[in-house]
Amino acid sequence: MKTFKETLAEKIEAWRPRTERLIKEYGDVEVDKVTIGKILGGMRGLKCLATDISYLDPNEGIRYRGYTLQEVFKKLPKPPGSEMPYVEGVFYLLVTGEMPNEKELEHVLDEFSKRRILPRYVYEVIDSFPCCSHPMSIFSTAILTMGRESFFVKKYHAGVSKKDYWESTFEDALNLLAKLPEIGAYIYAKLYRDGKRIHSNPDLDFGANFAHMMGKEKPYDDVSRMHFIIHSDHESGNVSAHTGHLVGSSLSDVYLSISSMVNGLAGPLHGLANQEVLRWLQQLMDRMGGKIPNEEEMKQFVWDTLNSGQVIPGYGHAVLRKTDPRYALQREFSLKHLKEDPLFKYVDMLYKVVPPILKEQGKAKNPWPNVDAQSGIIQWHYGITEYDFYTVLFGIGRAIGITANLIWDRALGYPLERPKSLTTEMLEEIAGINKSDK
Ligand SMILES: CC(=O)SCCNC(=O)CCNC(=O)[C@H](O)C(C)(C)COP(=O)(O)OP(=O)(O)OC[C@H]1O[C@@H](n2cnc3c(N)ncnc32)[C@H](O)[C@@H]1OP(=O)(O)O
Ligand SMILES: O=C([O-])CC(=O)C(=O)O
Repeated sequence: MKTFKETLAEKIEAWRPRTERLIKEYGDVEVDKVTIGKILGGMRGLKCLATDISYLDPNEGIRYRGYTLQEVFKKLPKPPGSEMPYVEGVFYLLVTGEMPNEKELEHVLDEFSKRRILPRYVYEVIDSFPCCSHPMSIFSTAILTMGRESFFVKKYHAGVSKKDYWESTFEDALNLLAKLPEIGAYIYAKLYRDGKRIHSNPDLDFGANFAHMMGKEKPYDDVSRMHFIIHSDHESGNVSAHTGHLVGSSLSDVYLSISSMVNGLAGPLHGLANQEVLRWLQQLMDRMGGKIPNEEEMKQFVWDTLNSGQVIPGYGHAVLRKTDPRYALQREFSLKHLKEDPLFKYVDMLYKVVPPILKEQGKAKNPWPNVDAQSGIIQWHYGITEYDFYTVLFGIGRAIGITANLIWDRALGYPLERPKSLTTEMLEEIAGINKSDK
């Protein structure tokens, strides 16, 4: 049987000529138009990145290596008696483009398990954070601190050929990913459980080990697997993926790149929206004194939020134009496992009332819920009520897709990313605005 790395090496060799040919023979073919609207509008929709790890269709949602999420959950191997697949399996899929068979999976499980031990100084760095630090700041720093472990940096200093950069990036990726559950669980223990840490269990898979270290019973192992898998990738243009790619493009190592992407994920318009959903719902619960609001009360709450100039967290999207399939998947899970949870009833009612209100308001291009509208209440249901922590969970998942991208960035020799900027005056000139019009 070929190892994970040998399988990848073959794929890379076969893929490289495709990219090289596109650059050499078709480098001048136009793909998109850069307009002033796109430049000043956050480059929304501008087709200017390439990745084969995943693709986001505005109506259908994300596909990992061509598979819809439904297919990913159906086809990836699952631990015996579990509803959700192995997280390690999705990494194999994202990196190689293939579903692992039993032997390949066993090998990947072993690769993760043997790399999971966290250097002592990471605990010390986490311990040294001042109180009230946001878990995402701690998470980002813990990852950054481990830069000294980078195998890529050692190889780079040794003068390894560009063509081989992907190999040490692959090692760094596995080394980091295998440690993220422990970093996350230790941050949780430090902030919310008086530092009472539960040691990792090498016999458990990624999701089950995380649940174990969080002190949670079944089905939290499946909740973790589902969470990490659905958050792992969302093509290249979202803030976290793009940040990871950009930072990596200067040949910064995996630790620097992933720490940076975590900082982008920590903004309320991106990953932090899952925490904002809970914070926002808490305000409603306080207002209602614990009683479930009726539809009219919920509508009023949504309008009050909009009228005060805020966004409805968990709704809208820069690309999607339908309900996010990640939302749908979690809704399906919630209907099965936590239908009677009062918070689920809030979220369920929001699904009915928010889209028509956003349509009536007429601003948001997408009135439908995204992944963040549903993920936090599942965590809440299983006793993780410290919602500041939720984006760390997102970050653990997202690192899986971004490291897969970083490996392929190195394999295909993607260059330093460096677009060109213009001044407002130059844009006015291009637009044909005369000085006297200004
Ligand atoms: C994992 C993720 O990152 S998923 C996204 C998580 N973020 C959220 O859920 C936060 C709430 N949603 C939003 O703020 C936005 O929908 C974003 C940031 C996700 C996408 O932003 P854009 O692509 O600019 O959205 P869009 O083109 O529809 O925005 C047009 C207008 O509608 C507004 N709008 C978009 N979504 C919402 C919303 N949920 N509530 C209220 N207004 C909204 C925008 O703020 C913008 O207003 P403006 O013209 O006054 O600036
Ligand atoms: O695609 C986006 O812009 C945001 C998003 O849903 C993600 O990154 O998961």
